[in-house]
Amino acid sequence: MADPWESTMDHAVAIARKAGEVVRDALRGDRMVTTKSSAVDLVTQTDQKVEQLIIQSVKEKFPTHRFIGEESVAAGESCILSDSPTWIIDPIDGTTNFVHTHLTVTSTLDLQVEFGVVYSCIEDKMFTARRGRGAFCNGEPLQVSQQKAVEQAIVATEFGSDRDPEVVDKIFQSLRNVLCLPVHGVRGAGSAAMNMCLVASGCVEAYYEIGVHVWDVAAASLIVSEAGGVLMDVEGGEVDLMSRRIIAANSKTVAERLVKTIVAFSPPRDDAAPSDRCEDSTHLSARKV
Ligand SMILES: O=P(O)(O)O[C@H]1[C@H](O)[C@@H](O)[C@@H](O)[C@@H](O)[C@@H]1O
Ligand SMILES: [Mg+2]
Ligand SMILES: [Mg+2]
Repeated sequence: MADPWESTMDHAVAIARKAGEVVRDALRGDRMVTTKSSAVDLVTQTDQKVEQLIIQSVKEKFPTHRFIGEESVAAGESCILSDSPTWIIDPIDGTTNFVHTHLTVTSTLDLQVEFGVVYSCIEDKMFTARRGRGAFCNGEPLQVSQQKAVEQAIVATEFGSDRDPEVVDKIFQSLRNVLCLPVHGVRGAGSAAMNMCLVASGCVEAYYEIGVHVWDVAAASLIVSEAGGVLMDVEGGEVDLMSRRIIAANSKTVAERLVKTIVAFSPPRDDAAPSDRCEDSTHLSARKV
């Protein structure tokens, strides 16, 4: 049966590839860095340029579609899912890697519940998933790991950008608990979306994070699910993409072990009123890197 969203997803893949070209070009030049919710929550002009490139390109073809973009929300736009087709965009997932010219940098585009696209532009790996039609990397099917014993797993996570000591303590308590399960190892790509694509690819068995945002995980969530993986809230139950808490695992067994291990807390939700979000968008003076 013809897929009504096929041409839209093709456009998403094409604009993700174009975004990757812009990111690769920017890596060869200077990057002006400012900060958002904390001194280590970095953003560059390239993040903002790529997000506008994606949004303008989609608006021209699909004028009724809505958007949730990381940098638009940081500039004060709402982060509310509507009944209209809504694109959830992270122009650069792994901005810290980008600023430090580290490797993994992705751009993510998600059209809520229909398809997800994550492009890792340095590796030239295009991860895609269409609801009910599987997940792929450069056209090759993806399948999560079959390892169900968490003691023989690799788990991915990130430390986020909140440096409140009480929050850091909870993050470290979870990390300690996970390490002492024990697990074979803990890894972090510096990009939530890349960590989740590693789960979908069967490279690591699970990823979890508290403090992540809806734009970090929306596209990769569908890729994990379509690769046979499981999404869960850190306290069990269905994941809520606006809650800033997620477990993406190869199986319910591994996800439930992590639920029992993680020290849960609840950051301000992404769809909370702007005044209730921790992001105060304090733009400290720009610096060139
Ligand atoms: O690079 P970003 O789009 O800001 O996303 C990062 C985030 O900055 C970091 O704090 C962690 O949450 C990572 O998992 C995100 O990919
Ligand atoms: Mg991100
Ligand atoms: Mg980003």
